[in-house]
Amino acid sequence: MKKKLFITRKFPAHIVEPLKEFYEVSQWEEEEIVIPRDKLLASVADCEVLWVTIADQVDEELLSQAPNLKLVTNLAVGFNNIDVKALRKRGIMATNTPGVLTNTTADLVFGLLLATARRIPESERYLREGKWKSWYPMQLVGKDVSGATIGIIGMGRIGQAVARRAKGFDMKILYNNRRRRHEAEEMYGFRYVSLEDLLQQSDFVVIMTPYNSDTEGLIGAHELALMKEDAVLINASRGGIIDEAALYDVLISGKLWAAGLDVFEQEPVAMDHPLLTLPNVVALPHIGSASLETRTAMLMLNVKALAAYGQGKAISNRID
Ligand SMILES: NC(=O)C1=CN([C@@H]2O[C@H](COP(=O)(O)OP(=O)(O)OC[C@H]3O[C@@H](n4cnc5c(N)ncnc54)[C@H](OP(=O)(O)O)[C@@H]3O)[C@@H](O)[C@H]2O)C=CC1
Ligand SMILES: O=CC(=O)O
Repeated sequence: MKKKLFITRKFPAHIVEPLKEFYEVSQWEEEEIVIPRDKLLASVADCEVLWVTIADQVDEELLSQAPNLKLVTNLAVGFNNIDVKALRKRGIMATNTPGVLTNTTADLVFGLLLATARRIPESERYLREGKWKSWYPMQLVGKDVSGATIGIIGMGRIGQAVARRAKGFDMKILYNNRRRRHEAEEMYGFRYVSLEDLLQQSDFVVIMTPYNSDTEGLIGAHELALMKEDAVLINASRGGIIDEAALYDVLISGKLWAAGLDVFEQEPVAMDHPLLTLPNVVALPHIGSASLETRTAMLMLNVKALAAYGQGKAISNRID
């Protein structure tokens, strides 16, 4: 008898089809709409393998409804949507998608940094709204990226890929990380500093840590107050790492120059969220890894794990 696999979103048919060799596959038939929680809980009742996106919370409640569950595959590198301790307690394995999205996400982070610094979305709106009447010296002036100091919090795969891009812009690179990256320091000249020093010295602060109990609210009112008034904050990790109310306060009062956000505490972000009222916020709908090549590679990495499990082989990319 084939193992039962449930997929929480409609994924491309050509990706899912080969898995039918090993699995009896069922899936939520919507591409854009998240499966309602009650339907998800009902769907996991008899499945052995569950393929989820970051929109799905795999927690105690879900696990208690899924007595046969053995493997959870996450279509993301970040796995804050999964209660790893609860899985471990039940001997359930989990996998994610590290590495294959590193460059694509770093490209987006750097693009967001440039867009925020040079006010690109605001300038585009200005033109389309018919406000462009002439050229004048202080029109839509932004901040220079070249030669500025960037501080990266979370110097992992993506953080380092962002730093390599920053080197191409002759930026001075500071970083803070849970452990020091001596090799990268020697190879690229990155400088390790305390979080306080990083916040005080950087023109651009980029957050690239995972989201967990250590990083929740890592950047609050106290940390924002340490930043330069003309600095830019970029977050493409997870929304809950920044205190959004405190961020709004410093942006509206001119104590921080601008922010570029690919992620929000609640996603999708509410259209009446205060941060969206500010012209000095560039907001994106969590598109860090969204290139055709990379999304396909992420899906295929999950497929690899699913196929391995289906054949009783060892699974790579296990989340510990
Ligand atoms: N916007 C988007 O679409 C995307 C967002 N992401 C987000 O980016 C995150 C990072 O991905 P990736 O680079 O692959 O992950 P990595 O695990 O390679 O890097 C994370 C880094 O953060 C460091 N870190 C952890 N906790 C802290 C802390 N409290 N203070 C400082 N540094 C810390 C880790 O240090 P150490 O090595 O010592 O543990 C590690 O170097 C993901 O978890 C996800 O949330 C990822 C992809 C796309
Ligand atoms: O946010 C995306 C991820 O891969 O993590």
